[in-house]
Amino acid sequence: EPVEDKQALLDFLHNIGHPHSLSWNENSSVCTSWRGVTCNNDQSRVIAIRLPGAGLSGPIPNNTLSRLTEIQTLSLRSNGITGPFPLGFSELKNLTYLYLQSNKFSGPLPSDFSVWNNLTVFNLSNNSFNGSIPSSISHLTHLASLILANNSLSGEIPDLNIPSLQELNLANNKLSGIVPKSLQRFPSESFSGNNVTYASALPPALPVSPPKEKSKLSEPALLGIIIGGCVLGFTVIAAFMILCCNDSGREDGGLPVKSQKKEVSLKKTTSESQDKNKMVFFEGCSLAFDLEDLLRASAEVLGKGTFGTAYKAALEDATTVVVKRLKEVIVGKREFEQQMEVVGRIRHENVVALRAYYYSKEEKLMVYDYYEQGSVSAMLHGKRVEGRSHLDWDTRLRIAIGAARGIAHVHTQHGGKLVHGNIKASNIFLNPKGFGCVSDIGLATLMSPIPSPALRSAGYRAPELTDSRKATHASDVYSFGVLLLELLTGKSPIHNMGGEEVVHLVRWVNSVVREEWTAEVFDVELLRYPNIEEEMVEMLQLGLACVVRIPEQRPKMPHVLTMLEEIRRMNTGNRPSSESRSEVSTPTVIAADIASSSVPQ
Ligand SMILES: Nc1ncnc2c1ncn2[C@@H]1O[C@H](COP(=O)(O)OP(=O)(O)OP(=O)(O)O)[C@@H](O)[C@H]1O
Repeated sequence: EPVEDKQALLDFLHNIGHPHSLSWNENSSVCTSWRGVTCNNDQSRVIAIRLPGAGLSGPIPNNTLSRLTEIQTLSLRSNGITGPFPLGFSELKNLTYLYLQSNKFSGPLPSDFSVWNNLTVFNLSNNSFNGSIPSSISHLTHLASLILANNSLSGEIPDLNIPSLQELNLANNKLSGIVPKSLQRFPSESFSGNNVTYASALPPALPVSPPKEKSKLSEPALLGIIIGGCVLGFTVIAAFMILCCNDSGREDGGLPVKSQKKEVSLKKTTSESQDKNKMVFFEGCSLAFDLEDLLRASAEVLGKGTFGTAYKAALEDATTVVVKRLKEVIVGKREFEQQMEVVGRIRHENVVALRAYYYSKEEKLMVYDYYEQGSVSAMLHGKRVEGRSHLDWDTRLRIAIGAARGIAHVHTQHGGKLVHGNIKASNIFLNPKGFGCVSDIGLATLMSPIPSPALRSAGYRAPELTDSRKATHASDVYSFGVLLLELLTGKSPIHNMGGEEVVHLVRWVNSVVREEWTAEVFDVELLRYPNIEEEMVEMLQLGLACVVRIPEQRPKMPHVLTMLEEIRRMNTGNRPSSESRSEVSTPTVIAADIASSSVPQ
C-alpha cells in the first residue's frame, strides 16, 4: 500500500470541493478500491489519477497531488477547478499525460518545462489561462499533443521546434503575429479564432511537406512520435485492462468482472429500453440470439481498437462471435443504419461477414464471425506459439491476394462509393481456404475523426488523409501497400530497428531501395525458401507503387489484384527449379531494377 501517496490523495480530496459521491475510504486499499486511482504493478506507488467530470471545484490544494512523484497520468478534465496552474505539477518528472481541459483555471501557463521529460499529451483547453505561450515548451521533446484552445492566451506564437508534435490546437485565443515556420505544418484550424497570419505563400490549410529525407530515418520527430505513440498505446491498453479488471462499478458502461481470467460481461450497468432497439440480423445469418443473449454471454476482451473494444463472446448455443462495442459514433441512427445496410449486405469470401448490429443511444454493437487463428498482425508479429510455424511465402501471398480481392469488392459496393477506411494487418484474417479476408469496413466514416495521424493507425494512413472520415479508394490502396511491405519485411509499419531509432516502414523500404540495396529488406524467415526472390521483388515493386505520395499515381485496386495474381501464377506455375534459377538474379541485382523504376516518396 502506498501510504504516503494515499495521504497525499486524502489531503487533496479534503481540501478541494467535491460531491459526496466521491469519497475515498481511508480504511480501504487505495490501489484496488479508490475510484480513479491506479497503482503500479507492485502497488507501491500511485501512477494515475483519472477523475474526469467528478464534480471537483475550487483550486487544487498546494502540496497534495504534487507529492505523487511517480504519477504518469493525471486527468482532472471537465471539473470546476479554479485558480492558477498548480506549480507543483511542474515537478512531476514522470508525468506523461496531463488533461486539465474544461475547467476554470486562470493565470499564466507554467514556464518551467525542464522536468517533464516524458510529457506526451498536454491539454489545457477550455480554461481561462492568459499571458503568452512560453517558448520553453519546446523543451518538451516527447510532446505529441499540445492543446491550448479556448483560453485567453495572447502575444505571438513562439517558434516551437518540437519535431514529435503531431497535434496542435491554439484556436480561439488572443494570439497575434505570424505563425512561425516550425508550426506551419499544422492545418489552419489549429490557429483559427486568433489574429495571426502566415508569412509564407504556402496555403495555410495544406500541411507543409517535410523536407525530403536522406537515406536513413534518424529523425527525432519520428522517434518522439513513435515513442509517444507506443507509450500512449501501451498505457491505454494497460489502463483499459486495469479498468476491466478492477473497476466493477463504473457508470460509463464499464465491464463488471466475472472472474480473474479477464472474462467479462457485456451487460452494462445502465439499463435502457431494449424493446425499441432490436438486434438487426443480416441475411444468411444462422445465429439465433437476441441482445439479452449477447449481453449474458461470457465474453473475453480481444482488444481495444481505434473504434472501440472487441470481445469474443460465447453464446449459449456454443457459437462464438466477435462483438465490437463502438465508441464515439458521431452519426445519427439513420446514417448508421444506412451504412450498416451497405456493409451487412456484402457476402464475399474475402470479407468478414457482419452478422448483426445493434444501435441505441447508449450502445452501438456490431457482431462478426470469430476467426480463431487471430489476425494477420498477430500471425506476423505475435508471440510464436509452440508448434505453430511462421507464415510461409505461399500463405503471405494468399493473404495479400485474398485481402486485395476483398478490398476490390468493397470498392465496387454502394455504386462504387464504399471505402474500407481502416486497412491494416489486425483487421485481416484467414478464411477457411487460407486466403486473407478483410474486416472493419466502412466504420471510419461513422466515427469521430481520429487525430492525425492516429497513434494506432500510424504507418498505414495515407499522407494526404488529414481527416480519418475522408478515406478514399486511393488511401485504401496506400494502406494496402503498407500491408504488402509488412508481409514482405515482417516488420510493423512503425518499428524499432534495435537501437533507439524508430522506423517508418514505407520510408525505410524506399530508402533502402533508393540507396544501396541489401537483401535485408525481406523478412529473414522468407530467405529460407528457394526461388522466390523474383516474386518477392515483384511484390515489393507493387507495394512501393501503392504507397507513392501522390494519390492519383497509385494503381487502382483491381489492377493491384491482377498483379498479385500474376505473381502467384509465377509462384505456382512457372517457378523454375532451384538448379535453373541458380544463375538468375539475386535480390541485390533485382533491387537495382526496382531502384531505377520505383517512384520515390
Ligand atoms: N472477427 C474477429 N475474429 C478474431 N479476432 C478479431 C476479430 N475482430 C477483431 N479481432 C481482434 O480483436 C482485437 C481488437 O480488434 P479491433 O478491430 O477492435 O482493433 P484493431 O484491429 O487493433 O484496431 P481497429 O479498431 O482500428 O480495427 C484485434 O487484435 C483484432 O485482430
